[in-house]
Amino acid sequence: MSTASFLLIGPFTQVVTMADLPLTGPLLDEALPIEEQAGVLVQNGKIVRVDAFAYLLPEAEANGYAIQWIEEPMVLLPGLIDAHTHLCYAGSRAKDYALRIAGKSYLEIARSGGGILDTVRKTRKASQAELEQSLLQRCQRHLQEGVTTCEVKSGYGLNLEDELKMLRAIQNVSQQQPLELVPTCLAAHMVPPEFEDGATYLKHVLKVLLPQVKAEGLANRVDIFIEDTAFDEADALRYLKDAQELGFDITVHADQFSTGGTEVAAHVHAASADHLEASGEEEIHLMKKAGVVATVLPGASVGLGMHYAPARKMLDAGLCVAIATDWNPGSAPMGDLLLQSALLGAAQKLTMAETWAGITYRAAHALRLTDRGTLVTGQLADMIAFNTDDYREILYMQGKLKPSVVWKRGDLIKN
Ligand SMILES: N=CN[C@@H](CCC(=O)O)C(=O)O
Repeated sequence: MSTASFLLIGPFTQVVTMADLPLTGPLLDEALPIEEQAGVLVQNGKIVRVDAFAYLLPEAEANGYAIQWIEEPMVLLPGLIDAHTHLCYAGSRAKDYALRIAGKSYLEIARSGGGILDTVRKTRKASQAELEQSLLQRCQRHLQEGVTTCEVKSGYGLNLEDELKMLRAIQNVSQQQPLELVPTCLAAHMVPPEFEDGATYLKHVLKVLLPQVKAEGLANRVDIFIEDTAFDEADALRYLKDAQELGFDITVHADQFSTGGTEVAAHVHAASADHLEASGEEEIHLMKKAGVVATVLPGASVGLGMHYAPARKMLDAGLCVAIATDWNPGSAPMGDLLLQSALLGAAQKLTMAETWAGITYRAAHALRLTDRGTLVTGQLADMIAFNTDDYREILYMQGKLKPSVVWKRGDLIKN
């Protein structure tokens, strides 16, 4: 093995490794594992060791390892993981936003043929190349803001051709640039205008689209929006069980405006139930019993001017809580994970440790990824460094302090 491929990065004032913390329940800031004046030894995109820089340096010098010197006070954390987005879309819904702040609700706009179906019309018209171009730009922004892994859903095609176009665009963009995209098939976002009822459309998706998605290796995850304006619980349950039979992991848009979705998610032991603004004690209990990750989406609450999901209660009840942007053109166009997490933390009284867990290793768990989210031996060297000497400054600045250095699999992406 060539020693030349070893890279020592440091010294960092603090390395917040997120090592050995529990997957579920409350976390105190005192529990955060922080290495001071530390360095990170990297090889082949993975972390070999995190240790005192003073110990690592002589080894690096003796063996001729490359050294990336960090000249200023910096705090290092795992790269952020955004576990729920609709980043692939065409067009804007600024018009919906204007209607909403003038008093119309999200569901009223959806019922009158706007909302998601408006983006469906625009996305169907866009070519795959156009979708790739706008997705690429959003990926670049996410990377600059410290997101190194990002889930992306289809769901604005709602037919074979356009759902495949979206998923192929997501796959291509994932291969073209450093931000790793985790694709999810959300053909069950709405009933498309060509179909009269949800059940018939879902049967069609199961028969025609999902086998093709599997055959092309375009996604391993299936999602469904359970809500009055989308799909009901009974149809969703049948669909998700059949999708599981086809080998897909499951995630669910649940309890955004009304309850019912978490019951379905618990029934199929979904990897995660996402949104959860309407969830109460019963729903929290169901998720806990079934081991479903609760992914909360503060960006949708901000975008729609509504209350946050009860993240504090969820943590106190022993859930694994992940936090994601929901970046989409309708309910959550902002897409700033750090800012939104800081706002959620302030409103829901989350400790800084709970917020960081929700956008690092607990978000990885929501996506069933085991190779990222902490800075420990063997994990991907996905890392972000902030120009400060105290990790608490970052959430305190509520999103205004962005990472100044970003590494993806050990490669320097932003400096
Ligand atoms: N609620 C359903 N889906 C998206 C919104 C998509 C849209 O409005 O375009 C969400 O997660 O918030």
